Formats: sequence, C-alpha cells, structure tokens
Amino acid sequence: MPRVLVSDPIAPEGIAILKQVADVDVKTGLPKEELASIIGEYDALAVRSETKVTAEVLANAHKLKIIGRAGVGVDNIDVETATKRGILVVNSPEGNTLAAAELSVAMLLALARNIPQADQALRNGEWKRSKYMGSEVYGKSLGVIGLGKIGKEVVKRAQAFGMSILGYDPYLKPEQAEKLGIRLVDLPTLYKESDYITVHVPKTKETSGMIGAEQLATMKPTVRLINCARGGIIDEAALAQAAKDGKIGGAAIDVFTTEPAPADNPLLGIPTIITTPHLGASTEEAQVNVAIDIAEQIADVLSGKPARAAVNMPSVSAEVLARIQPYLTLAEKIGSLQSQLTTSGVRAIEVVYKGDFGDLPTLHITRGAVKGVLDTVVPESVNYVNAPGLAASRGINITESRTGADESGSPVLTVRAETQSGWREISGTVFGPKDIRILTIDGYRVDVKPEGFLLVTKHTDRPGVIGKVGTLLGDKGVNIAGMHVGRESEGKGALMVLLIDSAIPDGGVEEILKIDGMENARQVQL
Ligand SMILES: NC(=O)C1=CN([C@@H]2O[C@H](COP(=O)(O)OP(=O)(O)OC[C@H]3O[C@@H](n4cnc5c(N)ncnc54)[C@H](O)[C@@H]3O)[C@@H](O)[C@H]2O)C=CC1
Ligand SMILES: O=C(O)C(=O)COP(=O)(O)O
Repeated sequence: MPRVLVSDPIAPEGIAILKQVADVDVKTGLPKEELASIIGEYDALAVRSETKVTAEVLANAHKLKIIGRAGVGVDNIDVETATKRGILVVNSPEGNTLAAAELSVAMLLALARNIPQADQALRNGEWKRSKYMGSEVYGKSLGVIGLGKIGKEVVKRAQAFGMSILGYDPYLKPEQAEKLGIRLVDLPTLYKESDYITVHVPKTKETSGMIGAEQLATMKPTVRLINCARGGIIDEAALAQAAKDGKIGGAAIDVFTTEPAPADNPLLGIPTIITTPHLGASTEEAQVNVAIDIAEQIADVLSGKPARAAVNMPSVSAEVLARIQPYLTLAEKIGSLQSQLTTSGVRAIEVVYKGDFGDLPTLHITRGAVKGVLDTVVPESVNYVNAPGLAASRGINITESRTGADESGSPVLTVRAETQSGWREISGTVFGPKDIRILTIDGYRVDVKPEGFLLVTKHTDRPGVIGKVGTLLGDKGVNIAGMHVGRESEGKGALMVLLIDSAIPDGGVEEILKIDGMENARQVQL
C-alpha cells in the first residue's frame, strides 16, 4: 500500500477516501525539521495552508509523487522545486470559492456597520448607538482586484446589494466584464474612485505589496479595504499606518504575511481594522468539498490515473485521458526508440501530428515523447511533470506541429529527433486502445508493436544478410518472434526490425555488426 501523510487538518470525508487506497498518517502541526525528516517515507502529502512545503522538505521527498492542497492558494508549496523533482501538485480550485466569497461579503457588511466593534463594546457594557453609526453599501462603488472565481462571486453578491462594480484583472476580456456588469478600469482609477476595495488575486511576485503607502494615498479617505486573499497583498505596515492616521475608513483582514499572525502584527488592535484568523475557507461545506477533491486526485494519481486539477501540469479529464492514453504510450515508445537508436544524444525534438487528432490535448502527448527520449539518458527520474523542464535544462528544444491527413486517413504521430548526425524520424499510429504500431523508421516502412526487445539493423538489401543474423541469434539461444523489413528498392539500403524474446547476450550485437553488408545494428528495449 502506498503511504499518505496528511499534515494539516482536512475533513474526515477526504481521509476516508485516502484510506481506501493507502496507509494514511495524520500528523498535523509538525515542526519543519520533523516534516523534512519523515517525508521520505511517503508517496503523497495532503496539506492546507499551514504546512510549508519548502525546497528543504522536498529535498528529502524521494518517493513523493503528489502533493494535494485542500484549497486554492499554493503559495505555501515550492511548486517550482516540486516540478523539477517530478512531483505533481494538485489543488481544489472550486471547492471553497463560495466560502471565501461569502466571508468577503460578510467583511464588507461588517465594515459598513461596525459590527465587530459594536459587539465588543456591548460585551464591555457600553450601549453606544451613535458611535457605531454605519453607512449603506447600496449605491456605493466596490473595486474588485482579481476577477477569477472568488472575485466574480463577490461581484454577484455586491450587485444584489445595489453596489456598482469597478474591476481590474489583466486577464479578463472586456466582453466578459460587460456580461458581468463590471466597469473595467485601470488600477489608479479603481483606487481613486472606489468606496470599498477587495482583493482576490493569488499571491505572486507581482501582487505582493501591490497596495502600499503610495497607492493608499490616492484612495478616498473613507475607503474600506478587504483582504481575504493572501497576507501582504496589501502591505501590512502601510495599511496599519494609514488606518492609524485616519487616511482610510477601515479594513477587514483575513490573511496575514506570517500565520498564525504574531501578537506584534501591525494590523492587530487598530479600532478601524477588523480581523479574522484565515477563515475564508473554513465552512463545513467547503472543507468537505476540498478534502474530497484532493483525496480523489491523490487516489487517482497513486493508481496511475491523471489528476483533474494539476497546478504544475495541464489537466485532463478522465474521459480525455482514456482517449489520449494510447497516443501517450506511442509517443513515449517512439521517444525511447529515438534515444536508444542514437549514440550522440538528442539536441531537439519535434513532434508532428498528421491527420485528425480532434480535440485531443497534444501538449500531453508531446510530454510523453519528451519523457520517452529522456527516460534512458538522464539520471533523474523522468515523468510527465518534469520532462519539459529537464529537456529545457539540457538545452533540448521542443516543438510541436500539425499537418494535414496522411493518405491512409488515420492520425499519424511522428517524433523527429536531432542528433549530431542529423534528424531521425520515427512515426506510428494507434489502430485501437491496445493496438499501437510503429509505421516508419527513417522513411523505411515497418509495422512493429513497440514492446519488449528489438534488434534494429540497417544493411544492404542482398541475399544472405538477414539469414546470417538469424543464424547468429539462433546460435546464441535468442528466439525471433517477428520480423519486419523495409527497403528503398532491391539491392539498395534496407532496415530490419527483429522482435526477439530475450536480450542478445553481451558481444552479440558487435558480431552482427561484422556481418558483410551490415551498416548498423542496435538492440533496444521498449
Ligand atoms: N482566505 C481564504 O481562506 C482563501 C483565500 N483564497 C485566495 O484567493 C485567491 C483567489 O482565488 P480564486 O478566485 O479561486 O482564484 P482564480 O485563479 O480563479 O482567480 C484569480 C484571478 O486573479 C487574476 N490576477 C492574477 N494576477 C493579477 C494581477 N496582478 N492583477 C489583477 N488580477 C490578477 C487572475 O486573472 C484571476 O482572474 C487564491 O489564490 C487564494 O490565495 C482562496 C480561497 C480561500
Ligand atoms: O484555499 C485557499 O487558498 C485558502 O487560503 C484556504 O486556506 P486553508 O485551507 O483554510 O488553510
């Protein structure tokens, strides 16, 4: 049984799914040194935002295949290092969308009506109605930065309150904004004109500190800011200062640069700033959703199936994967054949899709070809996640192209590989889910199932050459299971692929090379 470590609290519904396929250890609140020391024993890791999956932790993650983030933001995971190490990172992109949107709206209303402050005062025995006079959100403007899943849900709810929406998201098209009833503006306009501003962007280099003292200074003195996205998107020190100086109306903060927020966090204790301890995703519904979502993906990946929400690899549905699987296998086998037939190393890979591949995501198939090429030549373990990165780090250029249909009508996959001696071209096709064939090698027609041991020779097409190869293999106890010969024309060059039942003993290929008329001979294993 594979082993799964659950290092943050996730809902029991998710753990139950994991237990069906793995030995599950739930160990929350581990110090980072302890996590780093035990991670090597596990095939999968399930986290929320508390566990920091750093490069140091990943350095020991020798067996780890997948990290499941029961939530959206993966800024607590070193995705780049995970990718390099071939570890798939998956999340739950939609499981907590409504929870986070609802908390943001709750913050909006709490700010408008001073609910937390009034509640606190009343608990302290103070009945202060005029001090906690609020304002309606109706008719006010809400600036939304980041109009992804959560941002859009916030917009809908704010519109229901009668707010007008200013939006900023460089990836949102004007026609989408129009459909949502949002006025798309640039950031300076959003800062200047909004009564409320809420951020719903991921934490990236670009968004960290995107709202600082300079931006706060351009806002209305009554503006109220909401951050239920990530700590530090609004600079904490600058926000605290602006609130203390009365330069903003207030702020509602769910997330902090360091979590748990230490007692000296500048945002704590300011009367106009209300805070919650990262509760955006903390609803019963969201926690069940995200736990099931990642547990199912971990279970799938551990049993060799694809993940539906991979962060460091394009995702495919199970239905699409079933359709691309034979092409993926074909691409990988051709890639492997390419690298086993060359002695000088591959410099560039071109994958050509000839004919109708329909809506199949060829990007995946290309990854298969690259994995196949690298598998036998690089010391690292190669998979679909790290194959493109490993190729890039070795200066191997990868391209993909599509051309019209072959005369046969079936889609043909060709993997071209450039080596010191030029380009080699190998193509194949899929006749059925389990019927995969190599059709041409360097222009010679063959019809080979890419499985097991093969001997590939190039020789002059004349009587006796093939016979001598057969005799030699027979003498060495190697049984020939099948044979395919392609030739230019009688008496010219020929290419032979022999399917053999066992490996040729040491020295055997060298003896074959000495046969008169033999140009080249290589044994490969697919
Ligand atoms: N407080 C909490 O518990 C929770 C917080 N979150 C945070 O909310 C963030 C957003 O979540 P979703 O809406 O699900 O993600 P999403 O990926 O659907 O939306 C993010 C949006 O931000 C936009 N964006 C990216 N860079 C931008 C930039 N520089 N300026 C403006 N827009 C930019 C993207 O185009 C995208 O539309 C997550 O990354 C996570 O950090 C998510 C769930 C719960
Ligand atoms: O999903 C997200 O991005 C969140 O911020 C939720 O974090 P959590 O799982 O509650 O620690």
